[in-house]
Amino acid sequence: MMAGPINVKSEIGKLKAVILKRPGKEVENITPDTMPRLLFDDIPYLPIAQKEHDNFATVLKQNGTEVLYLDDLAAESLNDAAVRQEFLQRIIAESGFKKGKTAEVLQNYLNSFDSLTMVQRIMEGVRKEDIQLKSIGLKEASEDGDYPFLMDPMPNLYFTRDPAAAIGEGVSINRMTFAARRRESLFMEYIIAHHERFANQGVHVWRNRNHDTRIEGGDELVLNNHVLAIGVSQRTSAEAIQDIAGNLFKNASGYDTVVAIKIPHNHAMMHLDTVFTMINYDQFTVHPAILTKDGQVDSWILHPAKDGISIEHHRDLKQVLKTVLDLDDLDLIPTGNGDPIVAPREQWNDGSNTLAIAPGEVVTYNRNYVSNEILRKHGLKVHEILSSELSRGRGGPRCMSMPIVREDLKK
Ligand SMILES: NC(=O)NCCC[C@H](N)C(=O)O
Repeated sequence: MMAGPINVKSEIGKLKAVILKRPGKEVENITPDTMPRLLFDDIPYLPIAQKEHDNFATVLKQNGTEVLYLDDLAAESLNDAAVRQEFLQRIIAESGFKKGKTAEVLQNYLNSFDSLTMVQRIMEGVRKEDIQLKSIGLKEASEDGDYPFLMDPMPNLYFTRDPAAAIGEGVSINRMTFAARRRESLFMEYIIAHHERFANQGVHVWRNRNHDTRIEGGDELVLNNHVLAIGVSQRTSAEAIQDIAGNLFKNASGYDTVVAIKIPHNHAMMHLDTVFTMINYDQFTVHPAILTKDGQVDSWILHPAKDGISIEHHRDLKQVLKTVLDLDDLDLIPTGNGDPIVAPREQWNDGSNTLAIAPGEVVTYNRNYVSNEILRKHGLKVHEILSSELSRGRGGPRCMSMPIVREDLKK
């Protein structure tokens, strides 16, 4: 059977198609004042960040992956004039201008561009000086007069993993935690609904973005064709996990098991995939700081039950994974070889955030040389990519990619 436009039934099946976003001007629209709010720890040097990102895309292409870009897909979703206007209205409203003169002027300004330029202008941010606004409303006048942006830049877009996640033959389109990233998932909503590659092709939306409870793709790990792991984290709430589990269980998704894993709520470990990834049938990276000395972490296994969902509490991560994946043994590979200095240093620059492109074959940042060495010692094939500037946004190869097609695993 031909795979549909979305087919992700594992974390490790050969990666056939992926959505990336090349960092653009939005990254240069970060300032020291806005850095914390925009979820950056420093300002990347854009030309180098772009070179590094192009190196990432080249490695994927050389290994047989089709690379699609978010801005191209978003622009191609807006061919219909009515859809384009509706999208513009919604993104402007979500940027704080539901109606009124400013909303109108922004709409006219953005409408003056072709769709790709328009999408890129939205992503980069729109400054007050960009538009001809003769009189401003009380809202804008009473807010910070010195703040240059009407529509904020979206510098986190190059982490395409988070606003949406492919699960089986469908997607979750995510309600993001922080305002800095909340608009990002609107692009994916339009791509899935209106791009010819996805629209009317039977792509399920397991959960849409119209929720108060929060979930982000960095927490959503597809362990196989019926088991997911989802982080209970700074970015993903327990309520959202229970909600998406319920939808998957009742909608013939193929998924009957969700393992919710509780991780610390902090900036270095904001998603499960910053501390734990699956890289082979029986191999995982894990940052030692999420486990007690004897390998314990709070986790819950959710299954469909007659009266809804059954929830079992467990503590032993290795045992939980062996049970749900039906394995006799598995290899948990510690970030930075578990060294008390190297592990947190390399995790900070995404040493645990490994992207599998085939079983036992991964893409990692070159700066995490201790973690890379230990992966090789454990038999993994490691493709290193350049990482000086990309890593300043606190995300690695898994965060920077949204797989949409992986080959199904044979076993
Ligand atoms: N999956 C991931 O862990 N993505 C990294 C996101 C980094 C971004 N600066 C954020 O804080 O959301």
